[in-house]
Amino acid sequence: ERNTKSFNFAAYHDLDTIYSFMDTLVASHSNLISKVKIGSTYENRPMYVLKFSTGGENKPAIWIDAGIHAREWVSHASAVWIADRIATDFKENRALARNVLSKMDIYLMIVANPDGYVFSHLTVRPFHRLWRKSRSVTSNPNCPGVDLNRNFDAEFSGPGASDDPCAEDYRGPSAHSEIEVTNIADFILSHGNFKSFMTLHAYSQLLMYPYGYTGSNAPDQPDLHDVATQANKALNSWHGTIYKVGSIFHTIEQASGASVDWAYQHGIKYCFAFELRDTGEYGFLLPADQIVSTARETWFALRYIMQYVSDH
Ligand SMILES: O=C(CO)C[C@@H](Cc1ccccc1)C(=O)O
Ligand SMILES: [Zn+2]
Repeated sequence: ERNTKSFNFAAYHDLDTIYSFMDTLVASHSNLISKVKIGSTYENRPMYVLKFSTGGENKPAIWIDAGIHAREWVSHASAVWIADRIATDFKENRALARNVLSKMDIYLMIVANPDGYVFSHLTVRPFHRLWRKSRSVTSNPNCPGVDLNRNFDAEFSGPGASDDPCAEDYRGPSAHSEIEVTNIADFILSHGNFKSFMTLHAYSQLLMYPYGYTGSNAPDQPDLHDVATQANKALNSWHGTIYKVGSIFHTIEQASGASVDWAYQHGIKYCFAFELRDTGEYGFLLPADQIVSTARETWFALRYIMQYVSDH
């Protein structure tokens, strides 16, 4: 279709449908959006980032990814809605366009773990709607897959990850052993001008910042806490959804090898991780009729953070 007006944002879609949505969005906003292939997955699927740019060379940039964990479907669905919202706000010359996009580029990765996402959509045996990890072969033939959010070179193999391939938080044999992780890390390092790194997960309703690997405060903890608190106010103002704010370690759990800690340790100050709806009533199986309201409230938190980053 010519544009995304007929796209059903209030439904979960498979990988092919998300990828064709991306192409439609790029085609109908070619002055702003381009699709960048940053590499391929273990099973040789392309990994795409949507680049939102008003031009210029290597402008300071903001990274947002979703779906590093396959089963967290509301994160991919929210990223789809957010991609369309950025395009619409720009087209209608709203604040975001004039402020953020005049000074910065936005890179949005809707599906950070394509192989896992496809596997979680299988409707025949061995269907695995609750699959979390990648789909790479491990040392245990019965237990494929690495937790990509434990494979980054940030206190890799420290407490908060497992060396058991059958564990949900299996970190992999070595830091950046997973091609999906090297694709993301290499892209960010070669770009070299990211000011913010944000990652969408589900569920628990949390807005978090580094560190995950330790309970010690990050050097920028006061700033990060303030920004997260204000962003949370923006989020809450739409549908009254209550999030908790804090460091990953103190809010959800100790986690080593996480993307957010890696980005922060590589000089990106404004690093945040979102745990979207809900708090356990439906969990990973959040009904599709909550996608749009989840995406909208998340958008207002992200927009606040992007505005803040572009002003500081
Ligand atoms: O997937 C999770 C369920 O969404 C929780 C996340 C919590 C987390 C998020 C960001 C960085 C480190 C840990 C995880 O274990 O990686
Ligand atoms: Zn997750």
